[in-house]
Amino acid sequence: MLNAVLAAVALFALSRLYKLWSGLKTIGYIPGIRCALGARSNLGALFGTRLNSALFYNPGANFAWEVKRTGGFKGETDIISVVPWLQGDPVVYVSSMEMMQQVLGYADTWDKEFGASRLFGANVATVRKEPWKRHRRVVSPAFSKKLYTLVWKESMQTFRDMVDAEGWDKKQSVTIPVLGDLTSKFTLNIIASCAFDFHSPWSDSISKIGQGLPLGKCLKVVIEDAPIRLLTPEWAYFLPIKAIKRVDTAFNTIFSFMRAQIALRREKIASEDVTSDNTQGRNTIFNNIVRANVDGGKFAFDEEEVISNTFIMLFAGHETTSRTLNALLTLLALYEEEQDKVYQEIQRILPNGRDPTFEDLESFIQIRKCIQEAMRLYPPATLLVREAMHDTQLNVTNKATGEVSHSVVLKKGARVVCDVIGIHYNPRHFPDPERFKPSRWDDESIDADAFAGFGQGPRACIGRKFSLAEATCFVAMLLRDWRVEVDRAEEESPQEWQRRVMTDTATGLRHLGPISVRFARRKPM
Ligand code: HEM
Repeated sequence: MLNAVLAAVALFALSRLYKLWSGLKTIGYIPGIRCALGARSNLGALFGTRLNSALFYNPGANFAWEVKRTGGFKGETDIISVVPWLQGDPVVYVSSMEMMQQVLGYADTWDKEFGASRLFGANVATVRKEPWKRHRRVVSPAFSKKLYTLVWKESMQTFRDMVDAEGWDKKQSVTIPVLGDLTSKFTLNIIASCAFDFHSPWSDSISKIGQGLPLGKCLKVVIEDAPIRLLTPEWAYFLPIKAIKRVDTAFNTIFSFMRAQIALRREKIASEDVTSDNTQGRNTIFNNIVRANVDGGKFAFDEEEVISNTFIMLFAGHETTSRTLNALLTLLALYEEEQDKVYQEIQRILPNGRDPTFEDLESFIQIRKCIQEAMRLYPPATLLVREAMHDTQLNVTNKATGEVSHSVVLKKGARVVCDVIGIHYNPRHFPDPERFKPSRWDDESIDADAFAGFGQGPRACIGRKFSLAEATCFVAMLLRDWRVEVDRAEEESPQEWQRRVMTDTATGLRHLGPISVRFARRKPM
């Protein structure tokens, strides 16, 4: 018996040693962290740094944010590896523009690696190669000037509706207990109306749909609690465990909402009733997705692809913009002189307080710089992951000079994470990186191409202009009439407040936790 136990222990130890050795070989023996659970493994993400002890370091999914510069651990290069011996894949983190461009630029060598595709299925953001071209071909015609004009119009209407429904027009000052709740309700309303032709008033918003858990909350749960879903076996859903029940409810609510909308859209397509005033005619995002299933042909979507693409547009189209607005408005509240510059621009572009129009979008240069700087400091998408399609050479850059210091050979299947936080806080690209400094974008000597907020290369964000139009309109409308403020004791500097409050988790999508702000009317009523 004892011998059997010893043999089992020895076998286990050998198998773990083998896992570690083959992991190191896959990532070309790049130095870094050796740990039990990979940073991106489900268990590693679930336990996070709570597992850490003197003997044991579990990097957890948030570690790229916690250390700010993964490349800055030790050594002279902007690269480290995380190789687990118990669970998870070996992963390489790069935090220089030069290495990111090698990885994101070449779809033949590096293709998308998207753990979440196991949860959400095949969609334009998750598939590779030829299927990706098919998905992109279906959805991209909707991303046109017509759509962005509609985004602006809907943003204006929703903003006015929000002011009315919240009774702000009768108030001198408004306290927003959780800014993220307000912005995600706003951005969900916009994606629903512009992409899906689903209009809902502010007082009875789409975010409230659903029994038990409202849709807005469900969309957060499915992302933040994804590891729970991935780790839970079918039978466990019958157990009275709150976290599991919540994830299950969230998935069921979203999927039944989407199925109902898809069925309705099919009926509309069958009767060709898709040209109401509020749509862009046949060419809406949702219409294109469902039509690809109804019409069939070379670019056909199967049932699952329809659902999966509907989900990705609903999710990617709102949570990211909401997180950008949260960071931006909070930073403007903290750095009052930057908010003043934005207000001066608004006064200049909107004389006599007129409403902004879509034609004004390109003129709001100060707002654009502030959005970009907020996204640099708090990028909503923090990890851009790619997988080597064959054995591949990566040129490693020197941390101080950016020159190639040496090359490593990564094996087919190796995963590289472009660590957006590491790149955005790399002082070689952005001097004084911790500082909120929108004017840095005027400086031609900075590496503007190191900005990866919307990704780069062939898989860059398709919704960039959508979200810029929406965020610019929101900020122009809000700051024209209101001043944003946060409670900060005098003895605490804006930087200290920022470090204390504007920090939370970054498990792939960054979020800032609950931040309370106040809107103070600029001119007395
Ligand atoms: C501030 C807002 C947004 C941010 C920060 C953002 C960020 C990103 C990033 C970083 C990527 C590239 C991911 C990668 O390379 O692995 C991406 C891709 C994508 N985004 Fe966005 N996004 C935003 C808004 C939107 C909106 C409004 C939509 C849709 C209406 C959208 C839809 C997509 C889609 C479909 C992809 C996949 C593109 C492809 O693989 O071909 N995004 N986004």
